[in-house]
Amino acid sequence: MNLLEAQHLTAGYGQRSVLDNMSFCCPPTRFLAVLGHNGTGKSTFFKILSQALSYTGSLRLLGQEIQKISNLPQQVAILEQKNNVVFSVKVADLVLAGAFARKAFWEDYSPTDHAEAAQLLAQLDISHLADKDFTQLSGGEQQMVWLAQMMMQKTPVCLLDEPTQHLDLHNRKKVFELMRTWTRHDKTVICITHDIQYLGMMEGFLLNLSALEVGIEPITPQNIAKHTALLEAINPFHLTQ
Ligand SMILES: Nc1ncnc2c1ncn2[C@@H]1O[C@H](COP(=O)(O)OP(=O)(O)OP(=O)(O)O)[C@@H](O)[C@H]1O
Repeated sequence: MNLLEAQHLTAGYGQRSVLDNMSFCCPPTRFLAVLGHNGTGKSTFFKILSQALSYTGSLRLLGQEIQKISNLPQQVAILEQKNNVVFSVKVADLVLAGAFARKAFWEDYSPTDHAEAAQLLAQLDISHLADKDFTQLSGGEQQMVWLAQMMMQKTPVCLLDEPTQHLDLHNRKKVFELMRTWTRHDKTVICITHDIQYLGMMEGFLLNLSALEVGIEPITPQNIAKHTALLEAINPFHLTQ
């Protein structure tokens, strides 16, 4: 089944259309990278995919019209660009909370859930943070905790908005390795990223919202080079506005 199909997709804020009459089709794949200059509408696109922003036209995810999906939290996990926690919370508890969406409302976290959360912290090399107050971690440490929470959700689809922000080079590479592992275990990943240099590790497709002819292209060395050049140049929409 096609991963995404957009037809005349239009959305924005008030009178302003940020995404304007976009049509494209992403064939069956486990990975799609969403690229584009700052302000081209990548996060806006994710707001649509996460039902946080209404749209006109059509956007289908794995055959389902986004506005009509009734159980989105069970199907799609979302790592947003700006995640804030304003209260003290233990890292292990925040990761455990990832299991919330797949529990009945009366169900408590089981010993298995606790063991899984601990295992995920270990997998991400952040077990030493388990008992720490999340609000006192560095930006990069917090980002790794959000990734562990996302894994805890166990949804078939993951949306990640710049998951490598704040991360050092070691963890950047690790996040791409992690996403590659997920895709090989049947998860579908749609990822906004400025780290185009890591896409060579991935099999899938890319969508560059800065390209004047927006379309889906396979991730190949040639396309990575082409889109790196496009993204290193000035945003073409600035020249037409
Ligand atoms: N809540 C909002 N209200 C009004 N305008 C907004 C809102 N959120 C975003 N915008 C505008 O929409 C445009 C696209 O923003 P968006 O956050 O989708 O860009 P982006 O491609 O994700 O950028 P970046 O790479 O900087 O994260 C920007 O011009 C932004 O100012």
